[in-house]
Amino acid sequence: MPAIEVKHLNKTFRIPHEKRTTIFEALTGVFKPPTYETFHALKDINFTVEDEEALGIIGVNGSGKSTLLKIIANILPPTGGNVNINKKITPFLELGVGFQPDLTAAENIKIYATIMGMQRREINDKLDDIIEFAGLEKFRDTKLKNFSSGMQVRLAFSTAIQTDPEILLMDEVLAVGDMEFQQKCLDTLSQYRKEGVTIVFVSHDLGAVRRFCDRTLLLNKGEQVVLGDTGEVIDRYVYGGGKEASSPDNTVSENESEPSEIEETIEDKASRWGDRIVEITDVEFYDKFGNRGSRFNSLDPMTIRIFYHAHKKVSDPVFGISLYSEKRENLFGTNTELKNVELYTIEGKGHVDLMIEKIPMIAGRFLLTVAVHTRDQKPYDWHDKQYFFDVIPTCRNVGLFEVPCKWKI
Ligand SMILES: Nc1ncnc2c1ncn2[C@@H]1O[C@H](COP(=O)(O)OP(=O)(O)OP(=O)(O)O)[C@@H](O)[C@H]1O
Repeated sequence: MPAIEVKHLNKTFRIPHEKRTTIFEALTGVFKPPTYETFHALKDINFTVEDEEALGIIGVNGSGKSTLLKIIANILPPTGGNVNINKKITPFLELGVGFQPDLTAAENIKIYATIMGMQRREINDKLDDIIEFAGLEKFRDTKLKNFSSGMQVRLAFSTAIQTDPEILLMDEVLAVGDMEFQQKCLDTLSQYRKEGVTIVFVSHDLGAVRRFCDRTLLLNKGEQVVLGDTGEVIDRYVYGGGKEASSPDNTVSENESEPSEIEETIEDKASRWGDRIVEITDVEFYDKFGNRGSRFNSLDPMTIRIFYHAHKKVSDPVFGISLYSEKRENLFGTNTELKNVELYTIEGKGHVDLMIEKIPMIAGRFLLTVAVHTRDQKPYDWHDKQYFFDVIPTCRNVGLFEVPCKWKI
């Protein structure tokens, strides 16, 4: 039996149309019934989470992730459809709700742990561990009103993890705290995974989603875009394009000019998707002197130039790349939207450059996916791992990447 079943889930919010801000408006409007607008936050969402599975939920701001998690946690009622939960659920949502500002950290932990279902003795035994995990030893007897919001969430998270969850719902907790605390949260998540806890994990941190989640659900404007293998969803739908990618074809467009030497030699002519309203016509690599090539020194600058042809006026296109090792492990991905670069409107032929300040890879062959898509992740043109370049070592370190570091003795 799956741990969670979500069937035909819908959620609408009623948003009041007019706001009476003056006394006159309030008096004259008193007999007018208020009008509402209906906002569809979730539209026909269907999925199951299997026992011991970790499911990621991703999507841009406002796509409905938190609303979905709150309905699963029974904090919000659905407007339509239903959710079946077949195990004990522990939501790490709205962490710290119920904290009392005039009580100390230790006192708040006791109350909060009681709300989370822990026994008094268990709480007393674990109190020191909770405070230590939160890194708040010095603030044990400080009143909560003197805590920053980050400190409060750390305290709530540290308390909440002491419970014994079977299903864990986590909403963006990793955005809280410093690097060290985030690492502790990730370690806790790994531990839960090992113990077979079923996890639903909402995050903007795609690296963490990739590490922890077997499958991932992508939402957009309240709709379920795709649910599938995490790597596939992130590579193909976030960096690469979308599902309405039409039928995949393995051909290279007819009007594409002579294939570059890089394309020519690549053995695996991988997939290409998209309606090609904006077409990627070529990809070229340049070294620090502006020479085109396919072999680069490690730690040198490099530019990836993507040539396109927009067959009509297109607003807000997003260009993206994904880098892979020769073994096809995804190493890095980015796009113009993630880097807050607006292209506004494009038409006709042009190019965009991705400038790499220092190639961090030490040595080897690297594959590249290049894509152009809409902000809604519908692909115009997606070239999956169709390009490659080689990196030549310039240092004596070993491994895949140069990590900036120093020895101190
Ligand atoms: N109580 C509410 N009343 C009206 N609209 C709401 C309410 N809660 C959420 N919404 C709207 O529903 C949409 C989805 O919100 P939600 O918080 O679920 O998105 P999200 O994907 O979690 O976003 P983010 O990544 O920014 O947290 C948003 O447009 C939001 O404004």
